[in-house]
Amino acid sequence: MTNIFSSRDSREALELLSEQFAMQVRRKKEEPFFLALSGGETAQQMFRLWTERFSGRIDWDTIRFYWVDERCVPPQDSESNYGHAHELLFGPLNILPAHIHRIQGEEEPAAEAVRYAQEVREELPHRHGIPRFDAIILGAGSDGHTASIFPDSISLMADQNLFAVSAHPGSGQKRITMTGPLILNAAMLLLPILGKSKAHITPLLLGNAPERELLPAGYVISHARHISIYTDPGSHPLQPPLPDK
Ligand SMILES: O=C1O[C@H](COP(=O)(O)O)[C@@H](O)[C@H](O)[C@H]1O
Repeated sequence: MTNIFSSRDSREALELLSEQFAMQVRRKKEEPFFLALSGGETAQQMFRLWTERFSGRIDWDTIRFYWVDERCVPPQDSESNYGHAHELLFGPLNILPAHIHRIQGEEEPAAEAVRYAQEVREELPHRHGIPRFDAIILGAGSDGHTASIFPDSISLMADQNLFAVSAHPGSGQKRITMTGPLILNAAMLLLPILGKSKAHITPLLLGNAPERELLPAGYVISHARHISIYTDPGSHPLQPPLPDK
């Protein structure tokens, strides 16, 4: 099932996503709660919102933090997905270092993809023989990528290794990314698609044309058992205007 939530702006969209995520954390009876985070601008906006508005509304101690993808750079690099989360979320919320399971972007990429896959395999419960995250918060790039699976590496959607190495098609920067089977096995998939830079891709991602399967974010939407998608007027301008509050 695909749920599409259209909000008045990106903040409202991320608030709704965060409320639904918080409810899922509360609902889980047995601890811990396994969460995988994305990087990029949307994730950074969400981290700011979480520290401003959700510090007391989520039991952060129950959450174990993992990543959907990482750029192959050291953690202090301004491109590091972990680095952004550390600065904007873990520091302000005093998250215990033992609860943070980062991808080590400074290590040799192929070896690190294997090591991280092993860590995830050992730490998480399994369903259908694959580790199962309680929630994965994805992102979508303006080229239709999700995690660090780009249109030219769409075969990673069917890769049986839990994590693999990819490269950004423009810069060639190496990435370590979660692959399709692990993404699609999550109990909850949340996908914010926000901002004008996504306006051209959103109709394709949300439509039923077979070409959407060629875009990694479209592939996930097509194959997910259940996914919640959050848009704003920038990314989804075809929506009728919402009434005033
Ligand atoms: O490179 C990345 O981009 C996507 C989308 O990021 P955004 O800046 O458009 O929000 C993100 O989901 C991914 O984790 C990140 O590494």
